[in-house]
Amino acid sequence: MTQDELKRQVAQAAIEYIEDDSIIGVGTGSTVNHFIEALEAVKHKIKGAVSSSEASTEKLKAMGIEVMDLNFVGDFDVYVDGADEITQHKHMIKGGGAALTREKIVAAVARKFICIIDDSKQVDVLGEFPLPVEVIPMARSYVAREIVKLGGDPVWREGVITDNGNVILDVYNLQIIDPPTLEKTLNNIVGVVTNGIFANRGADVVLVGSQNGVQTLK
Ligand SMILES: O=C(CO)[C@H](O)[C@H](O)COP(=O)(O)O
Repeated sequence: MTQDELKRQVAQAAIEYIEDDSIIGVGTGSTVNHFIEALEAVKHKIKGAVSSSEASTEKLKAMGIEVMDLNFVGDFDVYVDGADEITQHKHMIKGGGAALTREKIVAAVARKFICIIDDSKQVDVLGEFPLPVEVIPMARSYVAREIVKLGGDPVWREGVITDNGNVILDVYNLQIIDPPTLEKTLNNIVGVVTNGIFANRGADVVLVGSQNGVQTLK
């Protein structure tokens, strides 16, 4: 199977977690795009979705799925999203698609975060994938200098503006030994909106697509 077929396979497996009359949190990215397509089979049974990006919102609406305002939804059960890297502790790097802030908000509200990945995303230690940090535009240079002091090499993702009107710094060469602490440290830099370490709220269930089928890590 190709990597894309593995993504499709794991996205299909996540459909099992959707309950009748529920509201579903929907992430962003190529794996989630397969999940959105797979929703076709159950869309008549759900109340609607909350979305983590304009891109996913557009796809959901095109399928006739109502996209709800998180402010009026309250708690909901399940959030399904991909990841760029994930450890055995279910700590992740996310934000390859620049949607990290909305993803972190929707994940915070959901009772269960189901992470859908192909097995290439599993790592022992986070950090080979450059860590995305969403930054208020006027603070870009200041935040970059602060990140250098922490040992990272930030690179501005030029041309990319997030759905929130901000910019992204991709940070190379960070030693992510203690993900929950580094997540907080980076978020404490003035001008940072959020960073792509998802450790203080990691995944609850990880579905891993591989050549041997879908494995479930709880
Ligand atoms: O965090 C994300 C977007 O901001 C995605 O979940 C992450 O980049 C994985 O994407 P893909 O499923 O395309 O590999």
